[in-house]
Amino acid sequence: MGILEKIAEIEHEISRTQKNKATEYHLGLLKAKLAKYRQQLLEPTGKGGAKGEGFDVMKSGDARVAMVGFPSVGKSTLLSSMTSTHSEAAGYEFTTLTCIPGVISYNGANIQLLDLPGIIEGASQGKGRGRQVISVAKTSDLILMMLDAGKSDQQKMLLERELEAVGIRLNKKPPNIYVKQKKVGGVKFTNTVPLTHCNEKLIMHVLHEYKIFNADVIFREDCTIDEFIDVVQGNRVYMTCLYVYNKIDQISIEEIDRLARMPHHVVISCEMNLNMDYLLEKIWEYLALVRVYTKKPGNAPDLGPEDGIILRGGATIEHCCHALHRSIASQLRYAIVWGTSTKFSPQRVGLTHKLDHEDVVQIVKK
Ligand SMILES: Nc1nc2c(ncn2[C@@H]2O[C@H](COP(=O)(O)OP(=O)(O)OP(=O)(O)O)[C@@H](O)[C@H]2O)c(=O)[nH]1
Ligand SMILES: [K+]
Ligand SMILES: [Mg+2]
Repeated sequence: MGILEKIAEIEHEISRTQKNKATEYHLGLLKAKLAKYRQQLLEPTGKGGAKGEGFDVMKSGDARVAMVGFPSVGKSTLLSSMTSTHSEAAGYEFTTLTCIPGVISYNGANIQLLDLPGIIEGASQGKGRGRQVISVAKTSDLILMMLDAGKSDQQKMLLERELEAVGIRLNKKPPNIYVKQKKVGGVKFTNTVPLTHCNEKLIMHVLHEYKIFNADVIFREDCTIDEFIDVVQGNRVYMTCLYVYNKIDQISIEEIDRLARMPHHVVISCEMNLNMDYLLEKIWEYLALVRVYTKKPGNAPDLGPEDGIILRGGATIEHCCHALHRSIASQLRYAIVWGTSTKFSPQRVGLTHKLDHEDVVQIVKK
C-alpha cells in the first residue's frame, strides 16, 4: 500500500471514530501515525522533489512575503498593483505557472513579494505545483493567504488544511512543551500547569508510537495531543499569516464588515484599489520589522526616506552592530539610544538592549 492510501485510511478511521474517553488513546495513536506518514511523503525522494523549475527565486531585501491561494483569486493582480513588477493576470485558472518576485518599498525597507501559481486541494500531496508553492511559502517571513471574498468561507479552511498537512502552523506559538530524549531512565513526565486536554497515559502512548522510551517531558502549558505530536515530530514551521480577502467590490457592505472583523483578516479590492494602504500597514505590522537610525557624535542623524537600518523585531544593539559591520560589536564600549526603547532619552545601553522602531543609535567604541 502506498503512503497516500495509508494516509487516506487513517484519516478515514479518525473521521469515523467517535471522540470520547474510551477512544482517546486510539485517536492519539492514529494522529501520531498520520503525522509520521505525512512526514515521509514530504521527504524529497525521487520525482517531484521540493524544488521545481521557475521556483528558485533568490531571496532579496529585508523580508519576504509569499502569496498563497486558489487560482484566480487575484494574486497576480495584487503583485502588479503593489510593486513595479508586472505579472500576467487573466480570468482563467493557472495563469501564473512560476514564482514571480516583486519589491514593495515601505518605511525604508525593501520587502520581496512573491506571486505564485494557484494551488488546489490535495496540493500538499503533490497535486498541481502545490508542493513547490508550499516549499517557497515556507521560506517566507509572512504568508498572505489570498482569498476570494465572493466565495464561501470553506476556501480558507481548505487552504489551511493543506498548509497544516505539511507542518506549517499559522499564527500560533510553538507549544511550551519540553521533550528531551535520553539513553536510559524511562520517561519522566512533569506538568507545571493543570492539563485539561492530555494526560500522562496518553502522552506515553504517543511516545511509544515514536519508539521513545527514555525522555524528560515537561508540559509548561495546557496543550492538546496534536500540539504534543507537533513537538515530538519536530520540524514544524510556525509562521505568521494575513488572510487577504480580495474582490470586495463584488460583495455587500454587510459581508465586507463581517469578513473585516475576523482576526488576522484584511479586506481589499486590487482592481478598485480599495484598502490597499491598510494592507501595506498590516504587512509591515505582521513582519514586525524595526527601522533604526544611526548617528555620529555631534551630528544629527540622517532621517531621510532611504536612511536607517532595517532589523527584525526584537533586534538588539548587537544586531544593529552586525548590520553596520561585522567587527563593530566586539569594539563596542556602549551605545547611546534616543527613542522609545529606553526609559530616558538619551540613555547608555549595552549589546543586549532591545531596540524599538525609529530609535536613534550612536555607537561608542572602546
Ligand atoms: N472584481 C474583481 N476582480 C478582480 C480583482 N482582482 C483581480 N480580479 C480579477 O480576477 C481574475 C484573476 O486575477 P489574477 O490576478 O490572474 O488571479 P491569480 O490568483 O493570479 O490567478 P492564477 O495565477 O491563475 O492562480 C482576473 O480576471 C482579474 O481581473 C478585484 O479586486 N475585483
Ligand atoms: K488567473
Ligand atoms: Mg496569477
